[in-house]
Amino acid sequence: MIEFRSAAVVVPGPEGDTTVLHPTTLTLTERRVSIIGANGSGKSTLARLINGLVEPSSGSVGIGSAVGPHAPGSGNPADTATPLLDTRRDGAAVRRAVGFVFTDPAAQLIMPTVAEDIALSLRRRVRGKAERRAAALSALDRFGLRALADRSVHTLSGGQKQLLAIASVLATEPAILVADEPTTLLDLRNALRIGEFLFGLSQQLVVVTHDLELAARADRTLVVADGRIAFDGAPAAAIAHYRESVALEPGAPAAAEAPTAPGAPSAPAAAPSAGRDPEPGS
Ligand SMILES: Nc1ncnc2c1ncn2[C@@H]1O[C@H](COP(=O)(O)OP(=O)(O)OP(=O)(O)O)[C@@H](O)[C@H]1O
Repeated sequence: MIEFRSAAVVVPGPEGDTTVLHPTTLTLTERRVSIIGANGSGKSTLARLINGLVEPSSGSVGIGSAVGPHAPGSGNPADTATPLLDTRRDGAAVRRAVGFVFTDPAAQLIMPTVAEDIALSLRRRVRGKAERRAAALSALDRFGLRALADRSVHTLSGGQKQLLAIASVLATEPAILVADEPTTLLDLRNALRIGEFLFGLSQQLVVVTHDLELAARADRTLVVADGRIAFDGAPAAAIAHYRESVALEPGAPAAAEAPTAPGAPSAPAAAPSAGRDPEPGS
């Protein structure tokens, strides 16, 4: 469960403050939520608020760290009493509860080999080196990546890198996974494969995407425009709203979605290893 309570993001600049996200109030309990909207509309900012990569300038963001039938928002009255984590106050716990997948997997693959990268994610849960390697290999098995265990991460294909990045994040067993344009840099086959994988997860998934077919698979879709939630509802209706808003723009040739160019500037720079800082000597 994710709760935005009048959360706003204002950034100071040389010419005064810019409101990147206007006060937003939302409760997200659906298992799969997609976020769509134009470049620069505020999607990444909204997504980054969920794991504390961006902190609200005012208001707050709360996270339920439990999953499944016992999660807050599950409808079970006994569970709604569980206090939510606050992204500002409970930063470390929020980063454990919310995994974040970036567009470019290279931004989060840190260690030289595939197995070492997964082992890095496991460092807090599995203390012994040998046990950690065994746990890493078993995690790789689950993702069909076992054969690549000792390969250099630099030799992996884009699809393999994204799968590994997701596997590394999921190895920590977060309650929520936020993925910011996870398929933008991938070819069709890999995009479909990663989409299939993400939407098959038991975790709550929040995915920011320009791929409207992927967005359509969610249970709920948010359309962001000019730093506000312009539409919130069923995916088909949300996509129709977004297409219409593009078609209504002066000079718009058609209501088609243009993919983001790989390497185009996107969200504000975040620590690439957010939440996965290697510990010296680990
Ligand atoms: N720290 C910041 N300082 C200044 N401007 C910022 C900052 N963070 C975001 N912005 C601006 O806020 C707007 C929204 O950015 P955001 O990355 O959330 O958009 P987005 O919808 O994810 O875009 P895209 O689809 O291109 O990735 C952009 O104009 C961006 O330049």
